[in-house]
Amino acid sequence: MLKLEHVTKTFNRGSANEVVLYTDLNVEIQEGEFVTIIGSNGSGKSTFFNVVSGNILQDSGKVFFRDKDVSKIPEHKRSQFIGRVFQDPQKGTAPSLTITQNLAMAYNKGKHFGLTSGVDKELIPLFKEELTKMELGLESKMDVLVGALSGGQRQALSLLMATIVRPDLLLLDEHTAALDPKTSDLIISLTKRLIEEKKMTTIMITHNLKHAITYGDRLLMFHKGQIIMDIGKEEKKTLTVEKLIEKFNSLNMLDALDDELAFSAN
Ligand SMILES: Nc1ncnc2c1ncn2[C@@H]1O[C@H](COP(=O)(O)OP(=O)(O)OP(=O)(O)O)[C@@H](O)[C@H]1O
Repeated sequence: MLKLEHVTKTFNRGSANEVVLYTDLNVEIQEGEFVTIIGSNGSGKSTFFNVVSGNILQDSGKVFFRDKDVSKIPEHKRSQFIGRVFQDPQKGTAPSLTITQNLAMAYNKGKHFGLTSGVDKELIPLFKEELTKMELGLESKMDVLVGALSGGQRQALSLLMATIVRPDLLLLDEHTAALDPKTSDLIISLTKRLIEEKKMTTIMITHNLKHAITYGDRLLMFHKGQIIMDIGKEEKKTLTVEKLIEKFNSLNMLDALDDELAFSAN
């Protein structure tokens, strides 16, 4: 459903800050897959999402979505079929609007009245039902300003906003990294439930090796702008943190695991 073909990207070309990131990135994600991505800092994970979502344009190469070349389609148009949740809980939600208003905005995404805070009353039961399913008690806070919520509650809301209209592709960019371990586990199980319920093709970047191994049915590892490991469904079923580290070791790639990733395995 998603294919990147011969993608190249260099930042700040010709300057002292030049970063040659991708020289030939190729990847294909199948309909219905739940792919987890790990990789050291600066290995090109978020840029991958930026290229897929149209937030930045590749220098050359192509992006296909369901066999359609979307390489030149702008981000706001791609957001009609791609949902994205960021690491920062502040990023996905509007703090000065209520939960209901935030959900209405997400529900109306792309429609010309999408940026107003007026709420169609008929939508309220749907929002209430979706919030209740999250089991965080947010259904009793629908008129509370989002700025008053905790980071975990905001991230749960971001997740719901990204999926309230089922996206064809869901991109999760370290969406649990800014949360404490308990809240992070809660958001990740919520994520799993939503993905299964809505049967969404999903790609999740994580610095948490355990999450990367436990969730999803395929694991990609980025290193220096390349995908150096692609572990499929069958192998992933029996994968453990120890086996993964052993694999790195045998490939002489332990340096691809930065401190933060290695730490998350403990
Ligand atoms: N807009 C940009 N302008 C200049 N350089 C950029 C830009 N976006 C990314 N880069 C550079 O490209 C490299 C890859 O960045 P990217 O954010 O994709 O890495 P990452 O794997 O997501 O890292 P992290 O785990 O730290 O988030 C880094 O060296 C980064 O500084």
